[in-house]
Amino acid sequence: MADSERLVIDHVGHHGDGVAIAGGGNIYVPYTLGGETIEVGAVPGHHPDRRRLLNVEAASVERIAPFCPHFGVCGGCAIQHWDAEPYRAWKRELVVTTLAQAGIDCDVAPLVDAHGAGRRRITLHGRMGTHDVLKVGYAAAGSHDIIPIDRCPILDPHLNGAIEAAWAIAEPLISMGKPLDIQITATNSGLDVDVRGSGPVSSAMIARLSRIAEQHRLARLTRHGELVLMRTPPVMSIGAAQVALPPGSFLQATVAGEETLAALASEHCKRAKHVADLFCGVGPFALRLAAKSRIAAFDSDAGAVAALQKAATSTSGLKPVKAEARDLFRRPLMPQELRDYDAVVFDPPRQGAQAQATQLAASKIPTVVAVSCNATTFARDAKILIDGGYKIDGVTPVDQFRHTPHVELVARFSR
Ligand SMILES: C[S@@+](CC[C@H](N)C(=O)[O-])C[C@H]1O[C@@H](n2cnc3c(N)ncnc32)[C@H](O)[C@@H]1O
Repeated sequence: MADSERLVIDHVGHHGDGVAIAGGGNIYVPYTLGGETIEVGAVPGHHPDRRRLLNVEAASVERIAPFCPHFGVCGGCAIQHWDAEPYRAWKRELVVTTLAQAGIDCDVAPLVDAHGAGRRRITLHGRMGTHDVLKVGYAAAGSHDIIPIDRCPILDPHLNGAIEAAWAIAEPLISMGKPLDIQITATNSGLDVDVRGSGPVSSAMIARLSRIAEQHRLARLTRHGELVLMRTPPVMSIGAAQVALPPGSFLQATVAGEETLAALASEHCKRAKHVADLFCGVGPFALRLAAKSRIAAFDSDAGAVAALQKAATSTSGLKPVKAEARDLFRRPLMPQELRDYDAVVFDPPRQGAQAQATQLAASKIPTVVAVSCNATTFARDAKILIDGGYKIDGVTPVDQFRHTPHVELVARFSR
């Protein structure tokens, strides 16, 4: 290939890259838009179908200026250069085309924006760079390099101080020679930080980390879930309940995302007296649904299940909630167990819930609500339910990961 070449972008693909059709195949170019004429260069390494943008020669009318100084190098945001309306239409279309490809014909509602105040949780990576210079930031686009970050404009203001705290924590720990992953969550009580990596540490290091936690006024600092320092227990409000957050447990990326998904699940289950919440996490659906319905909640994360049970038990005015630790990949709820419920909500991780969907398909539950963060595995599981006799009533796409190709969705099935 010459040093540079000219391409015309046809459309934006499923991963947010512009797609040019050239030489009988697709060429993917990040940060470009349909209709644009661009100059591109080769991507280092063996990437015959990828190019790097050198220059936009004829820009789309939909192109806008990105707002983050790290955009284009940081791998966090794929799309900040596209006007809101075409971006939103594209994101909804991601769901429409994935369902169509799986042979599922159903209503897809307009995309619900759920960015709200921004992301309430981040994972920053700490690495020793060349010349022993510490880098704390996000992975670069398309590589494992770390782009050092001093600010990130898509964060919830409750994460203020998080990036500075991550740098301070990485500073002493990086000398142990291991890569670090620093997960920081904004809670009602302040920042909750869990550090992974580094290996065993001395008591002098623990004392140093404790001082850093004090200086940065962290609510809690843990290493691999083990307590380093707790200044105040990290608590999240969920509906009427207060949940004491276990270190590292799953949380939806934005407050607005959690509220939107939970509101859709509640609406779909509003007539149900007894609901099973599968893959319940710390209970963002269960604790809200329990305002009206009895709940049985299941998740493999024993810490999350215990936190949910404790929160439910200490909140007045809720219907009974029974939370249980259970691996639903290996031991899905079987049709005879499912007879107890008149609605099921299931919200699996990205790989979906094939084994559980198969058992749901063999059950007689009148209402099944699927919440998903992966349209492809959702479509596979939805097909299992439809082949088992369920009708899909509709799908609502939800955008809590604005500026990325990730989209959540909520679907209702009935029989
Ligand atoms: C997408 S999260 C949803 C959690 C919760 N519904 C929420 O909105 O916060 C997926 C959940 O599945 C749980 N999980 C992952 N693998 C599992 C398994 N094999 N069996 C049961 N739960 C599992 C995780 O612990 C996590 O809480």
